[in-house]
Amino acid sequence: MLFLVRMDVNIPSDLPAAEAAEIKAVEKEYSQGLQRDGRWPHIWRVVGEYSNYSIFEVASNDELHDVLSGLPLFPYMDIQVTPLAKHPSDIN
Ligand SMILES: O=C(O)CC1=CCC(=O)O1
Repeated sequence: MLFLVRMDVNIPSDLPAAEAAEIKAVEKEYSQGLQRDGRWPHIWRVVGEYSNYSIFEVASNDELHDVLSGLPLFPYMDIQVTPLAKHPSDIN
């Protein structure tokens, strides 16, 4: 199952910089593990925003929920999920 996911990151300004940097480092590792295993095939920065658009390929809604709620930045994110279906005009 394919999903388009938008993540908007809002790190509180009173979070100590070292703690924020550590969370971002762990987030990067977590994300790259999922990219390597094929479940997170695309991640794109939204120009001018601390946001990304990502494509996830997972087996179920529950798996996507587990993946997203496991993000180290999850407590500081607003997340929008759009399930994707094949377009009838797609030639692939
Ligand atoms: O920087 C972001 O958009 C948040 C994020 C998701 C995965 C990652 O490495 O950073």
